[in-house]
Amino acid sequence: MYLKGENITFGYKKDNLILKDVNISLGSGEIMGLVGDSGSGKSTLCKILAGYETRYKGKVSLDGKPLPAKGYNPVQLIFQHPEKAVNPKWKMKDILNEGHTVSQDILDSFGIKKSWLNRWPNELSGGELQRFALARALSPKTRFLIADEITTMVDAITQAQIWNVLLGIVEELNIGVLVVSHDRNLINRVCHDIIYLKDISSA
Ligand SMILES: Nc1ncnc2c1ncn2[C@@H]1O[C@H](COP(=O)(O)OP(=O)(O)OP(=O)(O)O)[C@@H](O)[C@H]1O
Repeated sequence: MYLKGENITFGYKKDNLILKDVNISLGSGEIMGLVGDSGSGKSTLCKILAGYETRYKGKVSLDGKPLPAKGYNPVQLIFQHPEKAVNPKWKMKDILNEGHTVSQDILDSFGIKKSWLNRWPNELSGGELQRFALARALSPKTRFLIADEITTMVDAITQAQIWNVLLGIVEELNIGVLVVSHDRNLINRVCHDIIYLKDISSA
């Protein structure tokens, strides 16, 4: 299965393009790094590929078909700030199991403690909350994961732990991953391939 972006062209304002004719193809089980200067449009491309931003020109497809308009999104996007992706009025157990019941194995792998399930999102650290976001996104229905600076808020040891767990699960489920990070060590360590996004705003 392939997630493709073809000739993606986009600007938040008409006369100021951020992305121009960007092509990207990500296969199942592939781990691809997306790097580029700050402001070059990496997060914007992530949002387009996951269907969050739809005002672009070009084509996004999953095995040749558009992303499903309703129901579960097989292209899951995880951001740098997990607190923005959760409902602050829901307890963690409800947030976690909203789409499907997350397996105990996945909870254990990410080191999610039972006592955390009864907490509110603001009672967890950024790193703890991010484990929930990942556990929730790794549903059996997920085909691609877009990881936009997902471990920027944690220390190096925690970063390594989270990535080890994540890579194990995506390999098992044959999920393709797009990894956005300014940390070149991380990119070099985990990615099979790297694509570079050129900043066109100064061109
Ligand atoms: N919602 C928005 N409205 C208007 N402009 C935006 C919006 N989001 C981002 N931008 C602008 O679009 C450009 C690309 O932003 P984007 O966040 O995609 O870059 P990035 O490569 O992910 O940057 P960084 O590495 O700093 O996170 C930037 O100039 C940014 O200011």
